Amino acid sequence: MIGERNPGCELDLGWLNSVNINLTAVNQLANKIVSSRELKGEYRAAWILKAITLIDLTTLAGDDTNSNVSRLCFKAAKPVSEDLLQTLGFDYSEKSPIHTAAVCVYPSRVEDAVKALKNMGMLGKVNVASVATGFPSGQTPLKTRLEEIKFAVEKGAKEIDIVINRDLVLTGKWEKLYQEIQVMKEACGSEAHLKAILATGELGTLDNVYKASLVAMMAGSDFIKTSTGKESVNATLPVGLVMSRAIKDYHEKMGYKVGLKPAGGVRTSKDALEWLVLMKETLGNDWLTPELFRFGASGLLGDLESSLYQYVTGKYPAGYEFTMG
Ligand SMILES: O=C[C@H](O)COP(=O)(O)O
Repeated sequence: MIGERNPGCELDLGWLNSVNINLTAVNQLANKIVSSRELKGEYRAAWILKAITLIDLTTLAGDDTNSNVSRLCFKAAKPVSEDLLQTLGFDYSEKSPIHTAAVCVYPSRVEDAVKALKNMGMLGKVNVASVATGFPSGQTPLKTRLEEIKFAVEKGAKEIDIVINRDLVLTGKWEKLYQEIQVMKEACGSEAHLKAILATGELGTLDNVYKASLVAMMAGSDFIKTSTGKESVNATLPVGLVMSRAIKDYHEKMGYKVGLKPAGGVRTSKDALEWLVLMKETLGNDWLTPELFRFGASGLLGDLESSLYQYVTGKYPAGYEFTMG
């Protein structure tokens, strides 16, 4: 773990009110940053392997069952086919770094994921993350949202992805938002890390994205996360740039490093590499580790594996080859 966990700080409304973000400038800068590096050959393959180790491999579907969650865990433990991995100079020995950072499931499926990873001897190497607090809308009473967190922690989740109450952002009720996230952090207990999903596609402006990022960090979030994957607009690079800037400002002022998790719609190797370039250029190499960066993704791994296959064989894989099933 890099440094101390973020304990949060007092709500600083003066800091929030000093914010004024220029949308055009953010869009231009995000484009400029991601086009500043072209990753090719061996270097690209290494970044793709890195991207795999940063995934919270996710299933958040109404028809999730023990069996698809167990398959997800197996894929998290061994994300690349063994022969492909060996050609790249790695294997699945005990100390192998090649596995995803976590699996991410609904609270009711935490027990299944814990059991499956335990059976493979991978629990702890691959964490179990659970969404909570009325995911994806957050529109349930606070009492129920807190109970959900406690339930997921009791079942063995070590990471809790809460959703914020968007109403509190859209109506400028920053104190209430701060208080809600603080009590959610308390409900996580001392071990489970809290990731605050801002649902940026529903926050209206980039000023609100920056302010909500700051409030979430002031309330003690370990990570801030873009989206649930269920909004009509999910993880975008301009939003990622604004959130990275908030993380940088918070680190400079308070001395604590908070992680970033883009989630929702991150599907291709190109998407993943653009995010990694953005992180390297804005926050630096410390944020290219699972302690401070995650991809929340249900459909990214197949494309990363397919890119590795192309790198090794020079051929495109058949469509059915790298699917989750
Ligand atoms: O938290 C993760 C997201 O729900 C995943 O979204 P996705 O299905 O678009 O990859």
